[in-house]
Amino acid sequence: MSNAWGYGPTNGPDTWMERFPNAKGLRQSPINIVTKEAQFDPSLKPLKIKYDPYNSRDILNNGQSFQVDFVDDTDSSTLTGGPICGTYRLNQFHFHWGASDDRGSEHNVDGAQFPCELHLVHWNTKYSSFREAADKDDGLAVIGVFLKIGAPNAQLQKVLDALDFVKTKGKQTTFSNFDAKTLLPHSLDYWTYEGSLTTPPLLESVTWIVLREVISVSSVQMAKFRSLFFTGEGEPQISMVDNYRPPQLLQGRQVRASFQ
Ligand SMILES: NS(=O)(=O)c1ccc2oc(=S)[nH]c2c1
Ligand SMILES: [Zn+2]
Repeated sequence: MSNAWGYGPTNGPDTWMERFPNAKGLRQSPINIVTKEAQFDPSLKPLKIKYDPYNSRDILNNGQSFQVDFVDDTDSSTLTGGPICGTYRLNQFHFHWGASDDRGSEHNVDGAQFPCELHLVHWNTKYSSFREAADKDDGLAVIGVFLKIGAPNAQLQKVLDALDFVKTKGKQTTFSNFDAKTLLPHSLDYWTYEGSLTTPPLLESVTWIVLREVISVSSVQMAKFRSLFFTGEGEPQISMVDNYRPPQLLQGRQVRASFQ
């Protein structure tokens, strides 16, 4: 049985460098965003996000998180503007969360963690696919959205209701006609920096776009995330919690802000 990477005591983030040398790279993610050191860049454009619900396809428990996959063979769900050049297509979104409401996000803001973080993953259409883009310096753009404990989130609930069908690793089910835009906050103000995938292979190919405004999630909804399992059907159950990588060294990188 291979000791596949994970988030447990023997295969968690501190062990990843053994098999994935990128872990020691100079543009690793996530990071702690020190807001006073994020410089306003007036040349940054507004984000232009166009998502077509028709592109949502299925929801999958991949053994580290769950993701909603999108059909990305046309430019109908795209990210343009912001810090990126060209057109990036939405490939999937997924989340990272904690075992309790005091932790779970990957990025921190002024040292503070949130209970959950949403990642909307896009790939640069100058390449032919996500797979080809994934190891290019300008290959990917990920929008990060923090979830903060508050009122129940009705749009998020549509995703959470599907989790009953993907409890264990490898389970997937159809998830159609979902508008990912309904998960975004009103303001698209953002911080941006050059980073990496936050899971192995930790490829340094991501332009990170972390939104300043949070979306709400209730404690009851957070418990629903924690009802999933890292393990497959018929295996001893390990709850899918604390599937986040802690902040990495900034290594001299500049974090820019789209707002003053
Ligand atoms: N957590 S994340 O940096 O958004 C992210 C996004 C896409 C990924 O594809 C592989 S493989 N690992 C990934 C991690
Ligand atoms: Zn992620």
